[in-house]
Amino acid sequence: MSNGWGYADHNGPEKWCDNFPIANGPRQSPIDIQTSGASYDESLKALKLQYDPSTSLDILNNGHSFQVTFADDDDSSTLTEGPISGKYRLKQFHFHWGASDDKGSEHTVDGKCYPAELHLVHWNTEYPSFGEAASKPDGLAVVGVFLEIGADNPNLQKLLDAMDAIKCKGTQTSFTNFDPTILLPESLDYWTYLGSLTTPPLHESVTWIVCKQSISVSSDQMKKFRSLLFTADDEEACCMVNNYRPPQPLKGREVRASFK
Ligand SMILES: O=C(O)Cc1ccc(OCc2ccccc2)cc1
Ligand SMILES: [Zn+2]
Repeated sequence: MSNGWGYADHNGPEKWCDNFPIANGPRQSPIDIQTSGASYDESLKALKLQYDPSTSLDILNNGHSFQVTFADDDDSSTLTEGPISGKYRLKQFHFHWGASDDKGSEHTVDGKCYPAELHLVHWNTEYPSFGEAASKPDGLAVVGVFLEIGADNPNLQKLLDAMDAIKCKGTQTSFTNFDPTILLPESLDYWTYLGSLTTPPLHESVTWIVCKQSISVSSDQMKKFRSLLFTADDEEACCMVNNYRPPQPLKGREVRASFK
C-alpha cells in the first residue's frame, strides 16, 4: 500500500491486514452489538466525564476524519468510573460517517447502522503519554455516540462552521473553548467490551464504551460532513465519506450492559 491506508477499494478495510496483520486479531473493533447477547452487569459504574473547555486546542482534517485535539498535559479533561479503573485523559474526538444517511457508523446495534458515530478518545494516565498508552491492552478508553437523523443539532454547529477552514487533508484551525459534554446524549447508559482502534495501526488497546442513546443530526448537517475531502489541495478531490470500518468478528468476547 504505497500511498498509505484509506477507505477506498485499493487501500480500505479489506486490505489493512496486508500491512497490519492484527486486523485479523482476537479483539478487533468495531462490532455488531447484539442486544440479546449483552449481559447486564450491576457492578458497572456510571460514566464520569469531566471536561474543561479551555483544554480544546484545534480542529484538523487528518485525511481520514476530522478531529478536535485537547491539551492533555494535566487532568483537566478526564474519564473515570464506568467500566474502567483509574483515570483516562481526553486526547481527541472525531467522527465516522457515510455517503448517505443509511450508513456511516462503525458499531451497529442488532445490525442497525447509524449515519455517523462520534468517538471521544481517552488514554490511561498509568502511562506517560497517549503514544505509549495506545499500544497497551488497557491503554485507551473510547466513548462512542451514535448520530441519528432528526432535527438540526445546534450543539454540532460550531464544528460545522469550522469545516470550511479544514476542507482539505492537512488543514487545521484553532478550535478553543469547546466543551464536548454538549455532544453527549441525555442518558449515559452504555455497552462495554474490549476491542481495538478502528483504524491502522489497529492496536488492541481500547476499552469501548458505546452509548445506548443517540444524539440527533439533520440530513442537511450530514451534507456538511460530506463536504470535507480525503485529499490535499494539490490532489484530485475525493469527498470524505464512508470513513468507517465494518463490524469485525466478536470471537467469543463478552459485551456488558450498564443498564437492564
Ligand atoms: O476511535 C477510533 O476510531 C479508534 C482510534 C483511536 C485513536 C486513534 O489514534 C490514532 C493513532 C493511534 C496510535 C498510533 C498512531 C495513531 C486511532 C483510532
Ligand atoms: Zn473512531
